[in-house]
Amino acid sequence: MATITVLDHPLLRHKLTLLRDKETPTGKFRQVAREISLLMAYEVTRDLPLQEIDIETPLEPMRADYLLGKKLCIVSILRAGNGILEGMLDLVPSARVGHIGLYRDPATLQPVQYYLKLPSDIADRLVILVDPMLATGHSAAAAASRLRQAGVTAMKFVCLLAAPEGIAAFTGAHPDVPVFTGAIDRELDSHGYIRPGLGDAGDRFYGTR
Ligand SMILES: O=P(O)(O)OC[C@H]1O[C@H](OP(=O)(O)OP(=O)(O)O)[C@H](O)[C@@H]1O
Ligand SMILES: O=c1cc[nH]c(=O)[nH]1
Ligand SMILES: [Mg+2]
Repeated sequence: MATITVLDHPLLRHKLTLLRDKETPTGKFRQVAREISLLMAYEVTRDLPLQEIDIETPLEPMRADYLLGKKLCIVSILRAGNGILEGMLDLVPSARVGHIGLYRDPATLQPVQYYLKLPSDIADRLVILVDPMLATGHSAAAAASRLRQAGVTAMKFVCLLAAPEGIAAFTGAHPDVPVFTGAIDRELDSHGYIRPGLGDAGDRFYGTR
């Protein structure tokens, strides 16, 4: 059963508005996306298991919480996923990182893979797959399938914006992967762009248009 979580914290909603605004320049866009990603990392790691360990404070011994659960791996769908990755690493700097290079063929809207580099022990890790946009859902679904082939069993998907069509396609293909998004927008247009959306995420991150 698929779970979709819309992260509707006021700070996040405010910052998403800045990303959507076409007047927001590249540098500001990158900075705000990094801040949002940190907030999203906070939410998506909320259920990480804790164990108690023995430590000594300067004043006395104590049993204290410590993350001893499954280790993390953040996987970025290139290019635009890297804009999310950076903020997440601010919060969990010891996480391993994988990259899947995908671009969406503008004619068919199907993803084309051009790069793959994953940690060798990724099957033993909890994977947080990141891409700002879940539009048709084909890119994220292909990336999740590739991770499954690599042996990943525990995975979450994080995006900034999702279209209803993308949620349906992704959760249809991967019903066991929880989706975390900043917002669910109205629809896809005839070119597969999310409306109202924020435009082409890669171009906005890197100023390539
Ligand atoms: O859900 P989908 O319809 O597959 O679309 C979403 C994909 O489109 C964008 O990537 P793009 O192909 O523009 O590549 P880029 O990140 O290199 O710009 C975005 O970052 C997603 O990966
Ligand atoms: O709206 C969209 C759809 C796909 N990819 C983007 O970058 N933006
Ligand atoms: Mg793009």
